[in-house]
Amino acid sequence: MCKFFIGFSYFIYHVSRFFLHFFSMTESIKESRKSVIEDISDGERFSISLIYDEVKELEELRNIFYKYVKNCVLPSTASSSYYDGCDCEDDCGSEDCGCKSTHGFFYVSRGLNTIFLQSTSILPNISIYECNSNCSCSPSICPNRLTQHGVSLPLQVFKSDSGCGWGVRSHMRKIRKGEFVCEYAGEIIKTDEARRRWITAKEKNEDNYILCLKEHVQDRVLRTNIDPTHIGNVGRFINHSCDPNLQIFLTRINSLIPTAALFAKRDIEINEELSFDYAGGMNDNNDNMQEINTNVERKKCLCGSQYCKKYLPFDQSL
Ligand SMILES: C[S@@+](CC[C@H](N)C(=O)[O-])C[C@H]1O[C@@H](n2cnc3c(N)ncnc32)[C@H](O)[C@@H]1O
Repeated sequence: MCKFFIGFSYFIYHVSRFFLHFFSMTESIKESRKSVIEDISDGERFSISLIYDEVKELEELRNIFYKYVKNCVLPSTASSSYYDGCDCEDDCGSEDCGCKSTHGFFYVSRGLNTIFLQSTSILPNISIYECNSNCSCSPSICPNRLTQHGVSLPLQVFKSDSGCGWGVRSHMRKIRKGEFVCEYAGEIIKTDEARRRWITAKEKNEDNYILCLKEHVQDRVLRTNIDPTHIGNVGRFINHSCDPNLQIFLTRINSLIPTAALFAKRDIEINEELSFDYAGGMNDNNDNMQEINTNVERKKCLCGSQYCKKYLPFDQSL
């Protein structure tokens, strides 16, 4: 990693793995042009580095983002083992696996089966179910457990050239189509609380991080609000694009409450900025995950894609 950055004439600093600790160390590295925090995550399998120009940028971030969590923070009432488990002794290799035969076969070669990436409006129809804590298979080798292990490759948080603030990229290796990248993890909150937080952020002219997921189940809409503003994972730094390279899928492991998992929609180059469609690939006119509210002053989209819809998606029920 050192060699890589020195090649680009950056000054590198190796600092603590601990996210909270790194902020207190930044005073000593003021002179550098570009500096790197090697790992801001709290124990992800792969380190999440952060590269920055000025200490001021870190201080601004510290004022908002308090705590890194690997997975969503669920309400205390959420059950920890809602689903029945399979009784596979061959680590879910066979078609008879209770989980896969009940819920579907989603993964191949430690990635998402790419047939699921062909649809652009996939969110309302598909939920991925992984093996859970009631299963008898081995968590470390079961191929039906992917997103539950957390970030699957070393990612880097950096200041994006697009003018969107922080962004995320894979700085060590390419990402292959179908590969799981990370969850969009944060606090799971009720809609009233999401509305209250959104209004407060708007009054203070702060960014909105709340992702509202809506699943249509017969005539009902199941809604999940994820807020990573203060407590979240690397997903909170990923920007929106109208022509994204990641796609969001709902996954369920132990709980009825889904998580939002981001998979590569196509092969992604080293250092290419990661992005997903905050509207989940749905048209703005549909009753979808993030909708238009013409009464709200909406934020201009800076994704720069030829398919840009000019404004960031917004959920009008907030
Ligand atoms: C989930 S955060 C992404 C990380 C954020 N850039 C940061 O600095 O922390 C979402 C916020 O980033 C900004 N953003 C993301 N994508 C954008 C885009 N395509 N155009 C303009 N702003 C964008 C908006 O301010 C949005 O509320």
